[in-house]
Amino acid sequence: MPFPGTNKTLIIATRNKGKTREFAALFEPLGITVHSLNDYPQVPDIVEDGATFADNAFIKARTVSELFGSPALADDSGLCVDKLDGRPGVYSARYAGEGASDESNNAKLLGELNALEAAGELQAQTASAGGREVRLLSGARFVCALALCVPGEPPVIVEGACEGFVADSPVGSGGFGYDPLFYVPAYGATMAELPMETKNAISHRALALRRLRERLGDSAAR
Ligand SMILES: O=c1nc[nH]c2c1ncn2[C@H]1C[C@H](O)[C@@H](COP(=O)(O)OP(=O)(O)OP(=O)(O)O)O1
Ligand SMILES: [Mg+2]
Repeated sequence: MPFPGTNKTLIIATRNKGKTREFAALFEPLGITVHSLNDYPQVPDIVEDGATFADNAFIKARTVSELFGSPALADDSGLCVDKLDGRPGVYSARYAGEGASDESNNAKLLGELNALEAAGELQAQTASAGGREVRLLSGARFVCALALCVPGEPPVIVEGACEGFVADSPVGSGGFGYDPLFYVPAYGATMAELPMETKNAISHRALALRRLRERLGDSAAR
């Protein structure tokens, strides 16, 4: 089955501009133009009260698919930090409070990890990023659940993850969210230093999309 929306448009149930840019690039080779909820200001905010990334992705995709009577894709994603027992996880967007900025979420993350280090509960490793030394405070992974809802069909929900470390200070200006703090060992760089095409080859979001295309039986995904 070709991806629903092939040769036309697909609604992504997100207001996140960083995600929208990445999906635009990921879907472009498939001949699909993406529209985000920023193109539809009349759509109300969707309450993301699920317990898991998959639950929240499904809530967003189902709501928008029902509103439009059309296929809708949603992404629920976040950062799971080992030394914080997987937090902030599904609370990543509102870690520093409802409506928090990326900067305040990053500052809160560093505050928590610095406190653990001061208490002797973690040992940092050193690495180099952006031409300087950074200290890696904890292992972490980005996780992305994607839910695709097509009217009259069962939903398809998949997940992807990308492993890395949390650096002790932000490096790089690309990407969004926690990218400046997320060190990717294979590249010796933070996610925010990588060009979007590299991020889109290795990210949690890219891996989840590959799995979604496999589940749809899209041979181009393999
Ligand atoms: O590739 C990523 N690089 C850096 N940070 C990331 C990434 N992927 C997710 N994140 C962070 C951003 C936000 O703090 C949370 C997502 O929260 P999440 O609710 O899924 O998205 P959101 O509220 O920004 O937009 P929306 O719900 O409209 O899709 O995880
Ligand atoms: Mg959200």
